[in-house]
Amino acid sequence: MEKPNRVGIMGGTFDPIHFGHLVTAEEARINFKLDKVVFVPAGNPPHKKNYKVSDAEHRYLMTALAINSNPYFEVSRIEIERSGYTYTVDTLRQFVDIYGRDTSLFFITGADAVLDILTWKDVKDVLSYCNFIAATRPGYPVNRLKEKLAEIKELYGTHVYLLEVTAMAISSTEIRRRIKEGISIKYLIPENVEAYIIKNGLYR
Ligand SMILES: Nc1ncnc2c1ncn2[C@@H]1O[C@H](COP(=O)(O)OP(=O)(O)OP(=O)(O)O)[C@@H](O)[C@H]1O
Ligand SMILES: O=C(O)c1ccc[n+]([C@@H]2O[C@H](COP(=O)([O-])O)[C@@H](O)[C@H]2O)c1
Repeated sequence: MEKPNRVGIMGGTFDPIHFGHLVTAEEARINFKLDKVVFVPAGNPPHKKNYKVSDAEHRYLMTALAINSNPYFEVSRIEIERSGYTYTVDTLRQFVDIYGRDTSLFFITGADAVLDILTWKDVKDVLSYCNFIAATRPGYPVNRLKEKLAEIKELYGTHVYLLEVTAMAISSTEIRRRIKEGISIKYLIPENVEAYIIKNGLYR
């Protein structure tokens, strides 16, 4: 198969994956002319210490179910098969090995994650391996974000692209809370993911 020119990488805990993630990836794909978007469920995320993250296989399978109907989406086991804490820098290194330097990589994140990026492991390498797309919602206060992006540009010379995504005030935290409290999650996540959650008794 021909090597793709532009590959999006959507990293996340995906506990569970929801329409906010999917819409963001699709809009990034279209706006940045990406050949495909690879979803990378985090293995053992070092930064999510305030709650017990669900088993990686559940999160992987839910992601696989969610992307099934989109021919431009893939899911990768790259992080869930790595032992120890999973850092983005190691993931990007593996992607550069797989695709080579001729393929442009675009890491897609929410704007909130970008605000923390300077605290990521080996941030200098992270920013040298790929471009960044930071998704905001309409009405998002971009002033602080723009200051941070200017700081990143000055320190590392990396430009972070902004992408305003159709309003999607959905979060995995909210989905987990609703399930725990017996409130409907219909139309917030794909139906097949909802069925998987019910079948496996997750988040109760
Ligand atoms: N509704 C949304 N719209 C756009 N991007 C989102 C949305 N929710 C999360 N993201 C982004 O998707 C990526 C993966 O997010 P993650 O799996 O942590 O989901 P989350 O909903 O933020 O989870 P949690 O509520 O558990 O923190 C992050 O870069 C995050 O900023
Ligand atoms: O590598 C790091 O130090 C690092 C620190 C925080 C977050 N990340 C990555 O950022 C992505 C979004 O994180 P999250 O917490 O919103 O799921 C996900 O792919 C994480 O692995 C990476």
